[in-house]
Amino acid sequence: MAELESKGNDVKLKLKQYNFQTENVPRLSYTDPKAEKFISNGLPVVLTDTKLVSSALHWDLDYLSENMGEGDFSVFLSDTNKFMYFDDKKIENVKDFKQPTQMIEMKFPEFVKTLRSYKEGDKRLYMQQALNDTVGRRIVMDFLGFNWTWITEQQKKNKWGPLTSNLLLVGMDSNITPAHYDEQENFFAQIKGSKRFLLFDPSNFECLYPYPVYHPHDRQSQVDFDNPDSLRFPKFQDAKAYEAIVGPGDVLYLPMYWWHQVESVPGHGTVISVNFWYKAGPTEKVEYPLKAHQRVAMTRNIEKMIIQALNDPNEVAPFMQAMVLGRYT
Ligand SMILES: CC[C@@H](CC(=O)C(=O)O)C(=O)O
Ligand SMILES: [Zn+2]
Repeated sequence: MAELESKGNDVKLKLKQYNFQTENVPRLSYTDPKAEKFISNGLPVVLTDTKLVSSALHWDLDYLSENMGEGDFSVFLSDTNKFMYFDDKKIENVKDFKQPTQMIEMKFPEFVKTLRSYKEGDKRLYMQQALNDTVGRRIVMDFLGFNWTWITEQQKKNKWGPLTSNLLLVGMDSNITPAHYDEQENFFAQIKGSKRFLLFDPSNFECLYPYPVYHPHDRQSQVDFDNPDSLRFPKFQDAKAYEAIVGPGDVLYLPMYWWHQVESVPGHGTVISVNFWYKAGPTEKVEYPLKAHQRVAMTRNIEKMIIQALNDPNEVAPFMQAMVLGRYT
């Protein structure tokens, strides 16, 4: 991380510039009481010294090749540097849906060989695979060496639900995961290379125009950050961004429902991360006014109800327009 900071502004030059203002996400020691406050208030913070994944900081392509075992790993291929998530179970809802990426299963050594033989014009690669019990013994040892004491304490203190998965991410520098939100709490641990996060609090829902819930790109923003359509998405210019650059050893607390675009910082070669996704805890007492993320959850439930009741995704828009236009506008 220091390397990035000591370069001052020229890091910004390497990073894409967008037409919205950004404010930095605080970087704090996990021992700082303010850090715990950010987490308990559901606000993003970069923790610099948790040692959460110190036992994995030696991971590189050769080590993983030798130790990830015989399992198949999900590798996404893209004609561009963007890797937008899609839910293949929802493809049938959208006529002529164009898949932005293809997913193939690869053994780890094959993935490394393909990565190393990449040349301009080839499809770019991004491995995104939940760690499972097919990995080799040394990876298991590294995994057991994560700072489970600290993270489990955070899970309990914040009354989160269970850990659902640890996604291993191994990608090429300059890969971008476009803006989306997830419905889980996330401690995102950076292992090799650096990633820039553009974060937006859940109240930016109306500035980021997520796809309909029935769409394969549910939870993803419709706005192309590189070429925003101001006619279709006029409020995008009002989006309020926070920025965090995480390097090896840094852990970003990424609160549930917070929008994030993730850019692997160019010039650092392969970028390796592991995230820790936790289910949300039970909502104790509903307090008014509702929080932004509760409104998003409510919007999703209403959309799901309408989709189910109409039983035809094509009827949803006219139904909702008839309900609102001229009556609530
Ligand atoms: C899923 C890929 C993404 C991370 C992310 O979106 C998350 O952990 O929620 C990234 O690092 O490119
Ligand atoms: Zn995400």
